[in-house]
Amino acid sequence: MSAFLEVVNAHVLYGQHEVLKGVNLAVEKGEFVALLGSSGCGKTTLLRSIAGFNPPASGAIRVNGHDVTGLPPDKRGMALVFQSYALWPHMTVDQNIGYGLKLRRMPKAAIEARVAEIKRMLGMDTLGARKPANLSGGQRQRVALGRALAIEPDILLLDEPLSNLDARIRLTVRHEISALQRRLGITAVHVTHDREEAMVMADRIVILNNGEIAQVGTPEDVYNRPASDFVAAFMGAENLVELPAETKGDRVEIAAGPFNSAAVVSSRGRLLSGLSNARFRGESVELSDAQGAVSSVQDEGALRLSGVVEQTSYPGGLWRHVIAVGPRHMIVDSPRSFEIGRRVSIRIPEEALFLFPKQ
Ligand SMILES: Nc1ncnc2c1ncn2[C@@H]1O[C@H](COP(=O)(O)OP(=O)(O)OP(=O)(O)O)[C@@H](O)[C@H]1O
Repeated sequence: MSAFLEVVNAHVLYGQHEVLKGVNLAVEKGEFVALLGSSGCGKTTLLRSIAGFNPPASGAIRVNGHDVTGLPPDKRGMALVFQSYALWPHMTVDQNIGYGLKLRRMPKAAIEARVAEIKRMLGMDTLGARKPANLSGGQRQRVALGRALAIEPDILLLDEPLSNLDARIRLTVRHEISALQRRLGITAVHVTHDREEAMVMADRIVILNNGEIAQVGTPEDVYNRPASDFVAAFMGAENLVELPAETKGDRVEIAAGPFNSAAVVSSRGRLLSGLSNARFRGESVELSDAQGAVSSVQDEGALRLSGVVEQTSYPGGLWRHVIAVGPRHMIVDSPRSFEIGRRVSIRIPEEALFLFPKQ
């Protein structure tokens, strides 16, 4: 069975500049997919190509097996919700939500019934007569969502719809959108540069890098099994050391160095030979007082680094430390604080250690 929404080898150009370089993506019916990537990587361009605003120079967009590449946006059964709510300022909430239905010439009574249902769903029953200027940001975004849902789209496209909301409201609206999308069984594609937002909302995450897909997977996959050094760094494993590493069968051997212990860790299919990038998240390691030279320790299934505490802070929950490991700096969290100047050992268990060949 083919997927409900398919992007097939899409190349998109702005003038001479190729922004999408052959993107392939398959989304199942009812699935929530997040497009995640740093600024300028092509997320919005991909969403707009799916919507029909940026037709690909080559490649195709298919919905339910039908090629929609040549169809105008309003003939694709899709609705788009933007970052800026783009509500009609002179219309009431009711009129904004019903706008797409009026364009489709739905009878007045049917529009009223649908608008009432959508308002109930969004918890906005009492706000129908208000104009957008008299609503909060979260309420405006709900109206924009209501207007999109009113036309009962097969596919809901969301372009950073939460980024203008303040942090607390964003969390609430995030869960409301997910719950609604699941309840209605709508297929959704959501552009965001917020990692946590993608993780909590999406069934699968598509990580884009410079117009190409770097990895597609469940939140747990991309977080715990990043396919490349780029994905590991993007998913928060920003602490980086370079080490010589050799794959031997199903193990990787790391030789002792001036700032690291010798280690043998599971290879997990990685083929390494020579200088490699070793990455880890500061919250998934253990910090302790250094005992003796790091090169003398060997710990089964873990790598140890030795360093000196340069800064401490308390962002809440755990203590955060900046630790100099040779010429590099690591950021490491710990339930207790280690004073500045103290020599410490960072223990990185193999499941928290991401090794990739140095490019
Ligand atoms: N209309 C346009 N004309 C020319 N270049 C464009 C146009 N729109 C976008 N670009 C360029 O295409 C690239 C991808 O842009 P796009 O908006 O898809 O990125 P994005 O990943 O959504 O970024 P952001 O998170 O900053 O919105 C960028 O380099 C951008 O400068």
